[in-house]
Amino acid sequence: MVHYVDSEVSPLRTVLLHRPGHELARLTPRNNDSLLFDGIPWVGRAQEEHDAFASALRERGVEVLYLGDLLAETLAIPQARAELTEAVLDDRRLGDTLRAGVGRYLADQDPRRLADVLMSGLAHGELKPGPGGLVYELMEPNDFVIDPLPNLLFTRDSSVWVRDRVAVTSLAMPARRRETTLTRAIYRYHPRFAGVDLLYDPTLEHVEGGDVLVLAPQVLAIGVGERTTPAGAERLARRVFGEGLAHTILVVPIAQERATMHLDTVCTMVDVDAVVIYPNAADSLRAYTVTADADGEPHAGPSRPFLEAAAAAMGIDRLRTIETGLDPVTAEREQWDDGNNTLAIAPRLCVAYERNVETNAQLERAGIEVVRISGSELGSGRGGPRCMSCPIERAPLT
Ligand SMILES: NC(=[NH2+])NCCC[C@H](N)C(=O)O
Repeated sequence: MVHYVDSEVSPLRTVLLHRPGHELARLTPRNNDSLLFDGIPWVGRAQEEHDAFASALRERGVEVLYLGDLLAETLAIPQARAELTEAVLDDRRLGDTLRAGVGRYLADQDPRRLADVLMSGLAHGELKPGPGGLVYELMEPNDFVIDPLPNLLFTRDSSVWVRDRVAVTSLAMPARRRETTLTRAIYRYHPRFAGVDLLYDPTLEHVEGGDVLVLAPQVLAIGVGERTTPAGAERLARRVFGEGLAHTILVVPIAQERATMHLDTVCTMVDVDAVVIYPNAADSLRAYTVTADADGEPHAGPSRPFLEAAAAAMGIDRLRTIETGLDPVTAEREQWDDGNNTLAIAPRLCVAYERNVETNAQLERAGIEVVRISGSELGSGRGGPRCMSCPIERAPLT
C-alpha cells in the first residue's frame, strides 16, 4: 500500500472521508455551540451532500476510504478493541458503577455497532438495562454517557500525512479530543497501514491538520492560532526535521477566532504556484521561516509577509493569489462559508462549495476548474471540502 503526500495539489489518489451518521442527530440548540456547530443540520440532506462529494471524487479516479469502515475493521482486532473501549471508559464523569455498566454494554456490541457507538455516542436512555447507581439515577434520559463526535466529518484535522508518515494530531477543543483515539487506533492496527510509524501523537502539544499545508515537497506551512499552539508547531517541526520530511516550515500566526480557526479557512492551494486566499489575510499574514540548526533544532528567522516567505521557501518567483469574493462584504461572507477551503484533486482542478459564487467565478477566471458541491447542511459545522478530507496518497511531485 502506498501512502504518500508531498503536495497540496498533485493528483489525488486516495482520501479518507467520514460519511456523517447519527452523531449529527445528537446536535440540539443547547449543545451545538459546545459541539462546534453553528446550526442544527438536517441529517439526511447532509448525508446526500456528502455522498455527492464522495461521488465527485470517485468519478475523477480518487479512491475514497471511509473512517467508519476502517474503524469497524480495526475493532475486529482484539487489542484495538480493548484499547478503544478503555479510552472511552476513561471518563471521570462516569464513576465506577456506571463505567462498569457502559463497559458491559460495549462488550456486547459487534465491531460495526461498536464503531457506531464510539462515533455517535450513547445516551443514558439507550443503555438498557440501566446499570443503576447514583450517577445513572441522577442523569436525564438524553444526557450522554458517551459524547458524540459530530466533527469526525472533518477528517482533515485528526490526522495529516507528510510524505510517507502520518501525524495523528493533538486536538485543542474538548469536543474533539476523543476523535484522535479513533484515528490513532486505525493507523496503528488496521492492516492497510501496517508498518506505518506515527510522526505525532495526541499526547503532545496541540496541532490540528487544518493548520498544516504541504506547500511543496519539503516545504510545510503551519498555522498557529485558536487550535495549533506555537509549542505544537515547534514540536511538529522538530519531528519533521528529525525524519528529513521537510527542509523549511513556515509558521504562520492567524487571528484566534472562530472565522479563522485553521490556516485552511483563509488559504488553500489550487495550483503548484497558486492559492485562493482571503484578501485581508493576503495583506496581513506573516510567516516565520523555520529551518533546522546544526543540532536539528527548529530555528526561526525574522517574520516576513507570508506570500513572500512561501515563494522563497518553495523556490518560485511568486505565489499567485486568487482572492475570495469581489468586494469586502462578499469576501467576508464567502470566507465564512468556506470559500477558501477548496480541495485540489489535481493542479488547477478543485472541489468547492457551490454557494460561494463569486469566489468560484474568480477561480475560473484564473483558469482553475471548479467541481461544485452543495454544502448547505455540511457547512453548518464550519468546514468545507478541504476540512472534510484527509489525503492519504497523492501522485508524488518529486
Ligand atoms: N480544517 C478545518 N478548517 N476544519 C474545520 C473544523 C470545523 C469544526 N466544527 C471545528 O470547529 O473544529
